[in-house]
Amino acid sequence: MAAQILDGKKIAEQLTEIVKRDVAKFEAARSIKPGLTVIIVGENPASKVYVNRKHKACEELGIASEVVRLPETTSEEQLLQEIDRLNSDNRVHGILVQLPLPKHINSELVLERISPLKDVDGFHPVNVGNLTIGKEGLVPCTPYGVIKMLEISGISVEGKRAVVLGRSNIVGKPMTMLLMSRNATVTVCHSRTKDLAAVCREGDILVAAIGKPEFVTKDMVKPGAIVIDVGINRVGDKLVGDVKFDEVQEVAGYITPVPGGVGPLTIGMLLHNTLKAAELQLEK
Ligand SMILES: Nc1nc(=O)c2c([nH]1)NC[C@@H]1CN(c3ccc(C(=O)N[C@@H](CCC(=O)O)C(=O)O)cc3)C=[N+]21
Repeated sequence: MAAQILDGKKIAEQLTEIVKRDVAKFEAARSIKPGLTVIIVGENPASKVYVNRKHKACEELGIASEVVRLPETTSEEQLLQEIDRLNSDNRVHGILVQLPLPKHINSELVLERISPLKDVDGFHPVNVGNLTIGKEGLVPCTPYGVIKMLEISGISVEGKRAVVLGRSNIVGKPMTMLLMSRNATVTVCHSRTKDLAAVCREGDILVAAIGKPEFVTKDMVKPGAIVIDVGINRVGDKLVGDVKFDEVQEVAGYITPVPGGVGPLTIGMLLHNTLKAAELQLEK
């Protein structure tokens, strides 16, 4: 039996409808339009495509969107000044600095400069802490998108054994927190895990976020498991995930494709976070 495919594009459309309605409600009640500013430094072609996609999604939802394009040669100090300016601009509710940044800029310093209330990526240590202790805050878009995808598809994680493959700050760690808070039993494994295949095979849910093209093979998947592929790897001119889709879909119960899986949900959650940020700022 082949796996059921979780269609990220379709599910993202449902999410977009929900966020669109929430934005309209907010605007009617507050007479304020939520605003997102994306800063992009340099000329990474993949980043440009992604930033344009976000911009379009904002326009569709009634979110004011601005893109600040800075040259590759921008100094760290100039970038920090730009963030300070946006932090104190009350029309800007969300700030996102597109990663990766040029090598001469310290990303950690930059991400920590963004006001935690405007940090729509959820990367600021204050938001990381809030997620860890279960306090309301801004949650990283990609793992949050995975949770929304499961929710909208009617798949419960409660009581299930979830295996997160990868321990990054952007996906693996926040994914672990989100699954744990929803009562899954979570195992985190990574490149140094012994008997990695056996550990992965324990997962009723397997989230692949290791950043290695087609790393997860069918022997690593429990029959009937829910396989979520967070990987976005460019191989030649093709986009492939962290899962060897063709063979894993033979054993999985559900599987997300790449492209058309988790990616579209990530953008949906960014828009949700922009609205959430606007709400948080009005509370203060
Ligand atoms: N500060 C920051 N925040 C980010 O969230 C961030 C970032 N920097 N830098 C780059 C990565 C990458 N990322 C993607 C999100 C959605 C898709 C997406 O929508 N993918 C579609 C289309 C892919 C395609 O065709 O190119 C899909 O998977 O179907 C891709 C990539 C967010 N990132």
